Formats: sequence, structure tokens, C-alpha cells
Amino acid sequence: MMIYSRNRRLRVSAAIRSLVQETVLSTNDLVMPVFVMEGQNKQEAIASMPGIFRRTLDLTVQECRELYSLGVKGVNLYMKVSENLKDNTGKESWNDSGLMQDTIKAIKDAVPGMVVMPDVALDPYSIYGHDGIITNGKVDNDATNEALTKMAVSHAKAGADIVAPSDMMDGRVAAIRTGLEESGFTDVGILSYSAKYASSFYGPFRSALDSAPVDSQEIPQDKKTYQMDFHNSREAIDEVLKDVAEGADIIMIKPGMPYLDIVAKVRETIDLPIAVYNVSGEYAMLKAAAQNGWLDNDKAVIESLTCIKRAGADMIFTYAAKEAAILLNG
Ligand SMILES: NCc1[nH]cc(CCC(=O)O)c1CC(=O)O
Ligand SMILES: [Mg+2]
Repeated sequence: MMIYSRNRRLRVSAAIRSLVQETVLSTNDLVMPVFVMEGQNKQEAIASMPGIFRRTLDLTVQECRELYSLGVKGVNLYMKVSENLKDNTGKESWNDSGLMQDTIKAIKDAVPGMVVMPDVALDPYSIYGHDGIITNGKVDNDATNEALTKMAVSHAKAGADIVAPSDMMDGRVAAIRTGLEESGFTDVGILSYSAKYASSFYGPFRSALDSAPVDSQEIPQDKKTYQMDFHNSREAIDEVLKDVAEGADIIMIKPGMPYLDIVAKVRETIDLPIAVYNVSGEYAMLKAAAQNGWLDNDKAVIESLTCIKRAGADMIFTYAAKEAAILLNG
């Protein structure tokens, strides 16, 4: 039997393979999450995320300069909030001279071209470690939306390009959009974490910010009443379509690697840009294996990010953004 059609013909040389490549990762696809803390000229390593640090504002700005010169054009900001500033309402989050607001201003001053995307969620500011205000032992959806709106408007005042709500309250995109329009911030975009799952892969992030739900009988011990159930995928489409209708500019799916079926499905459904979050636990797994010599770090980084793009991501939030940019720049 003659075989006329041979797929291996297009794999014969590196040059042919490069001509037929469907998906190519570039620095244009990368967004770096950064952790900021109070103080000056200090950085603290995060044990469960090798290569990742919490930095004070001055060092964060320096890092943003470096990222931008490597071609990373977006940063996603998270604050380590002092215990004495935490309460149930999260009101420090809309303090116009809070650490987040100062960080946004400082980055936009030093690196104006950098797309600054602050995280909009209450957990780092909450004494309970929840993404919402607690009323009678429950996460109060509508009260939380009011807080998130104040927070997003305060970020916009500080100069944020795009606000990124990661809380999973219902109706918060519409609330935030209305707040931004009413305050005149018509050009500030919303990147909505639309399909965010209650995931065990967020563990290293929560230890980086000390933001896990606190151990108490009075409050839910997990985030399952607002983040999605990982058994479900059709529900993700419903979440995404609602956020599109409410005025989201970019939608996010999170986590990344174990959820690429969701990314592909959403890609077929909507035409807005899709962001995917390659989360802390995914990063930790890869680093742990690489440190043991069980995986080739550089190859695994580029492969995993390229595959996330292949599934349908237009941009990837990843702790490997800097090292990937260095590798891509050759
Ligand atoms: N609003 C909280 C938030 N924003 C980003 C992450 C996780 C990111 C990561 O694991 O890298 C989390 C954790 C959570 O929902 O508990
Ligand atoms: Mg939703």
C-alpha cells in the first residue's frame, strides 16, 4: 500500500516547521503579576514561588522599567496589606493615597507606556480573607459591588489603564462600568475575571499576600459560594456572556493549564480578547520539578505558555513573564 499523504513531510526541517507554525508566542502576549509591600528598598522572596518577590514601591518601579524594556507591556498589581489596615469593609482599598494608588501613580510616572492593571478584590484588605464583605456569616454580593466600584474608581483616579475585578460577585462589571462612566473615566477598561474557579492552585498566591480565608467558625472556609465549581464548563459560558453584556472589555479565565478546555470553548463563543491566568500553583509545580532536575525549565515555560495561547488566549498573566521575555528575546 502506497502512503500518498504523509504529515511528516512538513516536519523534515526546522525551517519547514517554522513556516507551518500556527501559534507563535511573543512578548506581546505576556502580563506580569507583581506583589507590592510597604517600606523602602526591600524585597522578600516568596518561598513557594521561586524567583518571585514582594517588593517595596521603589523596587517595583525599577522592576517595571526592566520588564518594559524586555517587551512586557502589562503588569497586574497586588498589595500586601498591613494587618492594621484590614477590616470587614475593605475601605483601605479605596483610600486615594493607599499603597495601591501610590503604586499605580509611580509606575505610570516612570513607565508611561506600561499598561497598569490593578487587581480589584477585597481579599487582601479583608480581616476575613474573603473577596467580599461578610454580612451574617455570608459573602454579601451587593454590598461588595458597592465597595468594588469605589475601589475601581479610586484606581482609575490614580491612573490605571484597565481595572481587573477578580472577585466573582454577580453584577459587578455593570456596577464598576457605571461607576467609571459616572466619574468620567470612559477610557478605563475592565478586564473581568469571568470564569474564575474555586481552585487549589491559588495556594502559593495566598501565602504571598497572607490573604487566605481566616480560620473561624463564623465565616465560610473556602470561596465556593462565589468562585466557580471545577466540575462545570457550560456555566463558564454563561458567566462570560453576562460579563460581555455588562460591558467587560477583556474576559479572563482562571486557572490556566488545567482549564484549557474552557479557554477553547469560550474562544469559539466570543470575539472579545481573552486573558488566561497561569496561576501561582501552576508556576510552583513547574519550578519544583525544574529544581529537582525533572523538567527542563526553559522549554517547559515556553511550551506551556504557547499551548495556553494555542487554546485561544490573547494574553497570559504569568509569573514566568520576565523569564519568558528573556528567552523570547534570545
Ligand atoms: N482575588 C483574589 C485573587 N486574585 C488572584 C488570585 C490567585 C492568583 C494566583 O494563584 O496566581 C486570587 C486568589 C483567590 O481567589 O483566592
Ligand atoms: Mg460573573
